[in-house]
Amino acid sequence: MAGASEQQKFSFQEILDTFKLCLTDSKEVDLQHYVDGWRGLIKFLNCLGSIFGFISKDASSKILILVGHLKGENGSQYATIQSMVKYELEKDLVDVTKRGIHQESGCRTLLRLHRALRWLELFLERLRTSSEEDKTSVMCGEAYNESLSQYHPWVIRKAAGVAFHVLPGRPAFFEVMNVGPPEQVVAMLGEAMPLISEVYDITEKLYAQHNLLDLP
Ligand SMILES: CCCCCCCC/C=C\CCCCCCCC(=O)N[C@@H](COP(=O)(O)O)[C@H](O)/C=C/CCCCCCCCCCCCC
Repeated sequence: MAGASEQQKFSFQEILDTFKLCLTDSKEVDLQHYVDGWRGLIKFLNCLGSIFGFISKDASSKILILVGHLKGENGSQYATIQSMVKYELEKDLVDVTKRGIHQESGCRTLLRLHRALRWLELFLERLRTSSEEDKTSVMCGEAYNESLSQYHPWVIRKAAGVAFHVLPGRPAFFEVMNVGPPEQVVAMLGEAMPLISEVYDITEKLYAQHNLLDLP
């Protein structure tokens, strides 16, 4: 039987495989695979140390909300992000202008992860094109400042900044990704980027069409 540390061992390949499964033939985003992709990313984050615990906790709580919808009595309506949006809007299950009784709507919850996916896209692209001496903390911070930070209050931005500073250097970071030598990591990032970008772009377009990009 595998030991606890072995069970927890992360592999970037798993994330890649999950994001490959995310898009259906009709280019809808499968919610279960989307959630699984985030679960894998959170697993990675947990390997980086307890200082990232507050981030991991927030992302996990959002995953739990989405899993609750997927497993709920109307779970079939949550098969894809498209069907979720249609269902929740038709049934008036989304707080559109101010926080009310639907704080755990799928649309609002997924929007928080969707914004974080933009950070991931920017960070992984920097990682892919980085050189050995580049700092992961700088790449992560720049990606955060260009994306997610605008939605966070000062205290979260500060805490995130402190956490970024203890990120391992590029070689150790690549080790945790558990892919192989740096050239293989770069190649796998090159494979993952278009998939993550496509999932992001499709979701962004859908949310824009329905005016959901600023849900409170
Ligand atoms: C193997 C590939 C390498 C990259 C792996 C990265 C792994 C990242 C895993 C998870 C990313 C974090 C997802 C964070 C979701 C944040 C959602 C959010 O914005 N929540 C805020 C708003 O929520 P509501 O109050 O409106 O419900 C909430 O206030 C945030 C709290 C926590 C702070 C979030 C800081 C985000 C920093 C993102 C960078 C993570 C650093 C990872 C380092 C590799």
